Parts: sequence; C-alpha cells; structure tokens
Amino acid sequence: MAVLLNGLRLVSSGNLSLHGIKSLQYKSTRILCQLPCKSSYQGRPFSNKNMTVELDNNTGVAVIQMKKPPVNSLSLEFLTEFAINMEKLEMDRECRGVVLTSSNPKIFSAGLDINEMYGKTPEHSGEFWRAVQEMWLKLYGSNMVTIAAINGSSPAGGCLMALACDYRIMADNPKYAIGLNETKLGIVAPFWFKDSMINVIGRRATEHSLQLGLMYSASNALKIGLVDQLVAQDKIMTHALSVMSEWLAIPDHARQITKSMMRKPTLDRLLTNRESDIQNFVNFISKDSIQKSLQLYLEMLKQRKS
Ligand SMILES: CCCCCCCCCCCCC/C=C/C(=O)SCCNC(=O)CCNC(=O)[C@H](O)C(C)(C)COP(=O)(O)OP(=O)(O)OC[C@H]1O[C@@H](n2cnc3c(N)ncnc32)[C@H](O)[C@@H]1OP(=O)(O)O
Repeated sequence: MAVLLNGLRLVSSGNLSLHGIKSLQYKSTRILCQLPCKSSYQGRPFSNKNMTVELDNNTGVAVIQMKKPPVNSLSLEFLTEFAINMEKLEMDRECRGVVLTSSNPKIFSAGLDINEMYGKTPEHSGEFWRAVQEMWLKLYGSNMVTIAAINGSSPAGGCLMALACDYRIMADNPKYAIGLNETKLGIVAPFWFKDSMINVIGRRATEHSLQLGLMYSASNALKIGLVDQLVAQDKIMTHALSVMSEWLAIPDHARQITKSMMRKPTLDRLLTNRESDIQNFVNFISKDSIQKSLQLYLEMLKQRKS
C-alpha cells in the first residue's frame, strides 16, 4: 500500500524462468512518465522482417504484429526475431504488457514452418528446435502481461504461442480454427506443448485433443476453455487493449509472483530437459517414416490450392 501511495510500483526485472521472484526492484511510474525516452524504439513502431513491434509509452503496452507472408509460419528466422523482440521488451522498464496478433486477416500463425523440419541436416534441426524452445520460454516465462489477439486460424505451433499467453481472445468467425493438430501430420506434440495445453484446458480435454489432433472452431474453442473470449473481428484489438488495462490494474509484483508460482514447474521441466528434448526432436524428425509424413503433408497443402 505504502508503495502505491509513493507512486512506486514493484516490478520484477527479466524473465520469470531466468530470475524467478528474487530480482525485484522498484520503479516510479510517476517519474518515468516525465522522463524522455531512453530506448531507441519506445513510442514508435520498429519494424523487423517478420513482425512489427509498437510500444505505447503512455500505457506501457506493446503490440507485436506478426507479418510473415503468406501464413506466419514459424521459421528459424522468425523465431529468432521473436525471441530478440521479447527480450528487448522484457528488459524495457516501461513495457508492462504485450498483445500478440497478426497482420494477416485470416491467419494468426500456421505453426512451425514445416520446411524447417523436412530434408534438413541434424545440425539445422537442432538449431531450429532450440529456437522453438526459446520462443516458448520467452513467452510462457514472461513477466509482462501477455494477451493473444487471435485474429485468424492458429494450428499447432500457432496454438502453442496462444497457449503461452496469459489470456486468449479469438475473432468470432466460424471459419477460424485453433488446436494442436500434430498427430494429423504423423508427428507428436512434445511434453511442453502438452503441458501448456493441460494448464489451460485440463488433462482429459488435452488427451482427447492431442490424440485426435483436434482443431476447434472459435465457438468450440471457447466451450472447452482453449480461448477465453470471442469478439467480432474488427473489435479484437480494442478489446484486447481493454482487457490488458484490467490486468495492468493489478500491482505488478503481486501478479508476477503469482504467475511465476503457477508457471515455474512447467518452465523448469523444459529447462532441465532442454538438451534431451532437442535430441529427441532431432532423432524423431530424422526418421524416414516421419520425413515421408511431412513430405506428404507439404504436398497436400500445395495441392489444396489447385
Ligand atoms: C519418446 C517421445 C518421442 C516424442 C518426441 C517428440 C519430438 C517432437 C516431434 C515434432 C514436434 C513438432 C511440433 C510441430 C508443430 C507444428 O506447428 S507443425 C505445423 C502444423 N501446421 C499446420 O498443420 C498448418 C498447415 N496449414 C494450413 O492448415 C493452412 O495453410 C492454413 C494455415 C489454415 C492457411 O490456409 P490458407 O489461407 O488456405 O493458405 P494455404 O493455401 O493453405 O497456404 C499458403 C501457403 O503457405 C504454406 N504453408 C501453410 N502452412 C505452412 C506451414 N506450417 N509451414 C510451411 N508452409 C506452410 C502452404 O503450403 C502454401 O504454400 P504455397 O503453395 O507455396 O503458396
């Protein structure tokens, strides 16, 4: 209480998974608002190749808009850029929340770029998987409030990104679908994909969903709790920002410690098994049978167009 009266708020610096709850420090919201911008990107958009990041200095909210044509597939380059941007925002004392969305009006993200898993060397596959892990660790372990504004379909890795956020708002469109559909491709969602889903929709629904590789329409996703709210497509950003302001009304330190308490065991499980998880991925993806499944799936995707 005294902290709030003094115009100070308690924030945790850095990433939940890296710093836990010990690295707490004070910063003054009142004073910061009057100071000139210190970082090179505050208050104006900075564009990378695969996403735009815009931080509003007044609200402390950044919007990451994914814009990798045609479907925001998560390539090694995309994932690396994403992790760097999350790191920058995490370190920025003025940023308290992130809204993740897409510039493609129909697709949030098509998930992992299948081309990164097909016909590649074990070295490349290992590097790619480390980048997938890093994306998830940065997002799931973020100290910031993270909201997914899911303005289109979001299979597999796209669904994982949404699951890693604190809150999910999906555009109310029956054509959009979301889910972990890995088994439909003949591949297996790793344990931390599964854990992320269990933590949102529970064990039974996750088992059903993962075994069958189910993709849910927006309304069915709402029914099972895979998303928290449905909103008209054109209202999704306004709504996400309004939800964000509710979350930011909670004192940062209390919310961050609570978030860490809830997520730390799940984060630690990957952190302690990181290398074996990479090895599992490389071994699994290198199998002839898996390569064949991926080849057929890629061909099917291309044929769907014609
Ligand atoms: C002991 C334990 C062992 C366990 C060990 C486990 C190890 C780990 C195993 C591996 C785990 C991997 C986890 C994988 C996660 C993933 O994310 S896999 C990716 C899954 N994604 C999908 O299935 C989505 C496929 N795409 C679509 O359904 C549709 O494209 C769409 C997203 C709904 C968009 O539809 P539409 O607007 O109609 O566009 P399209 O015409 O279909 O596509 C446009 C072009 O984009 C290409 N494309 C689509 N998706 C991808 C993709 N994911 N990667 C790469 N490219 C993609 C598509 O081919 C089209 O290309 P062009 O024809 O060249 O234009």
